Amino acid sequence: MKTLYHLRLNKKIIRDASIVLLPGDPDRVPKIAQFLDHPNALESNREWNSYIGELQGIPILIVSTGVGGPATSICADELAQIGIRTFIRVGTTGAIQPHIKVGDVIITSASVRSDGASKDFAPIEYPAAADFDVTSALVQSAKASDCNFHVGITASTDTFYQGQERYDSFSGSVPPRLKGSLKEWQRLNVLNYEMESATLLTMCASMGLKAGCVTGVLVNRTIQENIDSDIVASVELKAISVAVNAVKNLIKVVRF
Ligand SMILES: O=P(O)(O)O[C@H]1O[C@H](CO)[C@@H](O)[C@H]1O
Ligand SMILES: O=c1cc[nH]c(=O)[nH]1
Repeated sequence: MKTLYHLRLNKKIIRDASIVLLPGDPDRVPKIAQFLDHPNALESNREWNSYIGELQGIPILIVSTGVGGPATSICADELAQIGIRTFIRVGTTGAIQPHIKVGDVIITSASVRSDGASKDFAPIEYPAAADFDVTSALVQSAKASDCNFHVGITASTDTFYQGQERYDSFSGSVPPRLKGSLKEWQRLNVLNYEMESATLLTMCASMGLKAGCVTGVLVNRTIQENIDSDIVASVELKAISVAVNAVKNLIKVVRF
């Protein structure tokens, strides 16, 4: 049986699971696992940390993607090789619209492809669109929660500072082509910035796999650039709760 080079998983270890929850942060994996029945740690290699558990008797895998498109593409490709067909990113984000508050949850309907990795899967004209069933399940879950949530377009970048037009970096500047980009995405009704969805959604849509993305808002960029570390855990929990309940909704409509 093939064991994956990076993730060190195989079909047997993941108990033929076909759905995965994908946080960026490896430390978020055990936090998500607490919400599953019979959680067990699997492997940890580089940024890819994995756990397995169950919901309603169905095996559910959790694997961290690490930050950004390249690591995400390795993670999602290897998971597809061993039978994963539904991918839900559970992340954190910075909002760029004034009406979105810290602690709100954003469900991505599609992403702006400001990454590099997605270009290795499909030409730039191809949309980084989320799967309808996954997105519907996330929306249903968010509606049933006490979270304030938004559904819309996400800008997905390769860099946290320059690509998201932050000036609190080492150089304190962004290249001329990125100056004013935050304002432009605002004008185009983009809701938020993060760093994995463009790669994940493009690769999954283009290969006939189902993917969606839910993120918790850590900062509103119309107010400040920096993130207050003390709110991260509670914001993460909101995105986790929406994602886990979405899996329960999905189990009713998709055969796993
Ligand atoms: O919290 P995660 O899921 O890692 O998501 C966001 O946080 C990281 C940047 O701090 C990037 O990975 C970005 O997409
Ligand atoms: O502003 C933010 C917050 C979290 N993740 C990002 O990529 N950007």
